[in-house]
Amino acid sequence: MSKKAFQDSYSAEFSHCYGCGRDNPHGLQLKSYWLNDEDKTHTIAHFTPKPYHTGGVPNNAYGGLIASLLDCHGTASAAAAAYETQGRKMGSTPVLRFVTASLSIDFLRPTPIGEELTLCGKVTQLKDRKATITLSLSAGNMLCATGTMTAVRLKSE
Ligand SMILES: CCCCCCCCCCCCCC(=O)SCCNC(=O)CCNC(=O)[C@H](O)C(C)(C)COP(=O)(O)OP(=O)(O)OC[C@H]1O[C@@H](n2cnc3c(N)ncnc32)[C@H](O)[C@@H]1OP(=O)(O)O
Repeated sequence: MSKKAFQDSYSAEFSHCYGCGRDNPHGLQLKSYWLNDEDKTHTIAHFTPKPYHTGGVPNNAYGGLIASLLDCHGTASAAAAAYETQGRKMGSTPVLRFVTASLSIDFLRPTPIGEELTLCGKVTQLKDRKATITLSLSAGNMLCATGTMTAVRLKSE
């Protein structure tokens, strides 16, 4: 995908996140995007788990990996929605950066390793510093996990 990912507009100080930091060579380097440039309400990301992401059962991904992916996709979606609401280019200052305050996940079925996973997000509420995001993770047409996140925008100081 040649579009710029949300995480690629994070400033250098925020570019080392284990889940999505572009400058963390040991991390997952997740990249999140708008699903559709005409309708900026839904977000999407892809990730293919490697064999070492196993939770112990061969060919099934570790739950912590799933949580990490949803975590980073959710906070990135919140930041993108906040910039969009303000009509500003993502990454412009003052920065609008969100952290996870709470994340609830339902693991619906085992998540396969070696297949491309699709993460979807939707910011259902954005009020003051608080965002609510619904999340899902699928392998093909198989829904493997859903989540709900509360993300809070860091204070400017
Ligand atoms: C580690 C930081 C790195 C930063 C890099 C960012 C880029 C990285 C990108 C990748 C990142 C990857 C992701 C990661 O891994 S981020 C890392 C994991 N997350 C954290 O480390 C966050 C730790 N927690 C905090 O810093 C504070 O508690 C925060 C900032 C979250 C709130 O403390 P603060 O004092 O600032 O806020 P407030 O008390 O004025 O509340 C404000 C509003 O929020 C509501 N609320 C608060 N908590 C909860 C809750 N648990 N459930 C539901 N709602 C909650 C509260 O009711 C209020 O709403 P309202 O009453 O106004 O309606």
